[in-house]
Amino acid sequence: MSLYRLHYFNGRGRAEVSRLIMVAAGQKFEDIRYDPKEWSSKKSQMPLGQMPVLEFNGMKLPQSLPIARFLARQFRLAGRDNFEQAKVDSVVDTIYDASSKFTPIRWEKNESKKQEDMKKFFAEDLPKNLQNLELLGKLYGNGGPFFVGNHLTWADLYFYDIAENFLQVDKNILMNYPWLTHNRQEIEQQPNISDYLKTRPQTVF
Ligand SMILES: N[C@@H](CCC(=O)N[C@@H](CS)C(=O)NCC(=O)O)C(=O)O
Repeated sequence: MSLYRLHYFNGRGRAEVSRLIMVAAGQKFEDIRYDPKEWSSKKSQMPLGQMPVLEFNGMKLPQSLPIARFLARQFRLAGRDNFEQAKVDSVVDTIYDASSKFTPIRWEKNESKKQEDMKKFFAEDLPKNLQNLELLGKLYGNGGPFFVGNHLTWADLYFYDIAENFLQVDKNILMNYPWLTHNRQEIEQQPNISDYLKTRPQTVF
């Protein structure tokens, strides 16, 4: 049995950042993907009845961002000192601000409300958030393409993944953000990541 077992649905969703961290680190892991049909019988096996869950050394850890942060620390992708880690966390939380606003809109069942909220999100909330991220990248990136300290951290991987959700709706969304565009291009070329992106399962979320 693998030391790292990641339980989630068959989607990128809240698990993909952890997959990307392990891929970037070259760490083998068990990528366990549940069919929604079997979920009701598995739910009680997860500590909080939700996924993702990371099983590490036989112990189960819930909550997507603590899982990702733990993995990033394991593989030295969390920032090289205490202050770098804080910078990484501030980038991550800024990405999360946008992601947490977007998720309920994405899954809204009332189609006209969805359209209206989506329009507002893309016209007002997201541009502000992307400006903030562009600013943080320039502030902490030491003139390089990574968010913090001129080297890859999980903040880059998190942005790569979350931005994909926005790009699926509007492929030009990063057009006015050259730093963020360059950052994503750099991630696509990372060893291990570039192969993974070509071969990972294509999923609806
Ligand atoms: N705060 C949690 C939220 C987890 C969550 O909402 N998981 C959803 C999938 S994205 C889930 O397990 N849904 C099935 C259920 O609640 O029964 C995290 O970030 O991991």
